Amino acid sequence: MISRDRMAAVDRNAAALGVPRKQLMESSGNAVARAVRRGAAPGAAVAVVAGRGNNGGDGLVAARFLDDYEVTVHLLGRPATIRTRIARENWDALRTAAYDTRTVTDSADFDLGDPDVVVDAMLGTGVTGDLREPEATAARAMADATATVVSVDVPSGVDADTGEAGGVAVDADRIVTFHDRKPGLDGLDAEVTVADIGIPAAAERFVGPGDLRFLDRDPDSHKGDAGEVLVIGGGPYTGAPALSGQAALRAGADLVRVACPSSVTEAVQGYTENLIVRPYDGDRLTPERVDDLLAAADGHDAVVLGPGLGDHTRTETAVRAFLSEYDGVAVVDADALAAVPHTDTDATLVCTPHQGELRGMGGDTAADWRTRAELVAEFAADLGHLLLVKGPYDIVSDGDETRVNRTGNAAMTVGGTGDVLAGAAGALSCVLPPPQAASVAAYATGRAGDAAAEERDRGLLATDLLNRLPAALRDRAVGE
Ligand SMILES: NC(=O)C1=CN([C@@H]2O[C@H](COP(=O)(O)OP(=O)(O)OC[C@H]3O[C@@H](n4cnc5c(N)ncnc54)[C@H](O)[C@@H]3O)[C@@H](O)[C@H]2O)[C@@H](O)CC1
Ligand SMILES: [K+]
Repeated sequence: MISRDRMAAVDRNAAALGVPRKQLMESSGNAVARAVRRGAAPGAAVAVVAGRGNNGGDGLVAARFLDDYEVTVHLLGRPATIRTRIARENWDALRTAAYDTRTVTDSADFDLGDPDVVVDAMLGTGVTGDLREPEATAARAMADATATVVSVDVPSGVDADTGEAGGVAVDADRIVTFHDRKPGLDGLDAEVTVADIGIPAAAERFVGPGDLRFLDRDPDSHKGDAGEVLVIGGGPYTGAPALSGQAALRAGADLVRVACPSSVTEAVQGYTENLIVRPYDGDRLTPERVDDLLAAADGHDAVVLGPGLGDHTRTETAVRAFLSEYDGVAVVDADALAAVPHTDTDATLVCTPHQGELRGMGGDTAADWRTRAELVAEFAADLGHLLLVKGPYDIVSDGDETRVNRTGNAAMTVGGTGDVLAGAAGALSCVLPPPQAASVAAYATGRAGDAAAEERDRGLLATDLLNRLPAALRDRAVGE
């Protein structure tokens, strides 16, 4: 089962893997033509009713695969208003090759004729609201006809996610949907075929640019909408909380506060004036601080717990006390990870161990990434928390769904890149569900590291990633 948003992300990832939409459209149209063939012998009359989006494009391709039928193509609207380049190219191909094509610019002129089969390629996953004209008139004509109605992807007018239809919608006899079932098709009284259109499994498994589309920020948002992050870190290490905090800002958080021992205040403050520092007395985190930290955490959308805390036993006790009371979202990194397997918590955790830390938590690892992915999934299920296990291929799993990230490079083994990743994951956890936040954080941090390595090679520093994060979180869209 795949939602509309996830399908769009997978489609974009497929393009990045070298399988562009136009190729998928060719397979989609071919699959629709095969469904027509199953119900009617060559020579039968087929009416393809095409909208101006990519659903229409699929229908236009289908017409080409039905040369031995008597095919009429109705385009709903003027050709100049076809919305995508690939749909327009397929329309032009039909025109140039002298297919029987008609354009419907006024619903009053729509004449479906008396076909044996109707291909409903008006609207697919792009539908919003009730069918407008001339789609509504065409849908009524399909309902009145005796023809078998084959809907492309989803019956036009039906919401692919919910199955809801406002006003008129097409009542399909058969549906040819692509790649995977759409949740909204379940309650419909139609025969559903899922057609494999050649999307590589890698487009779902590997995090790609399509995953960035979930980040599109509402232009009306105001301060606070993109999240406030509290970094709890510092002690023996001073740079770590500053790196995480800056990464959270660069990954889009509106406000980042760093709670740290007063011994490291100056060091943290020294990195940037954009971080708000909330110091507590002492030189490391101890259990007496936990009540104040819980109160502070309350006002934040996510906490990043761990960077630079060190591994003192009193600190571990404090981390356990914090987690057993906290019930929000926390990215847990570095020395704080050791507490996780022994702590009952209502918090939603994103644990970001490297492979050594994973072993320390009781998990297992393997050199081959496929085996590692299985082991990580099993351990995440046991643990009951989301894991982002860092490595040449990062593995993200909640035990149920497992994603793999391939960005990043060997120069990123330098100290501090993990702090950057944790901070980015914290910021993204404010706006995305944890599995997506972790996947996108790993992808963008690796991508920032790849951009930095182009200039810095093996001399790359964790700080080189920071100002490259914003671009790494943006889809370059064309040309990938
Ligand atoms: N991976 C994918 O996502 C693939 C998608 N393909 C096809 O592309 C379709 C989605 O294409 P699009 O995103 O272009 O969207 P559609 O073709 O479903 O809709 C196109 C346009 O119709 C207009 N519209 C929306 N609601 C309307 C309404 N109520 N009445 C009248 N017009 C309305 C909108 O301007 C919308 O952009 C899928 O359903 C599928 O058929 C396939 O070609 C191949 C792969
Ligand atoms: K359709």
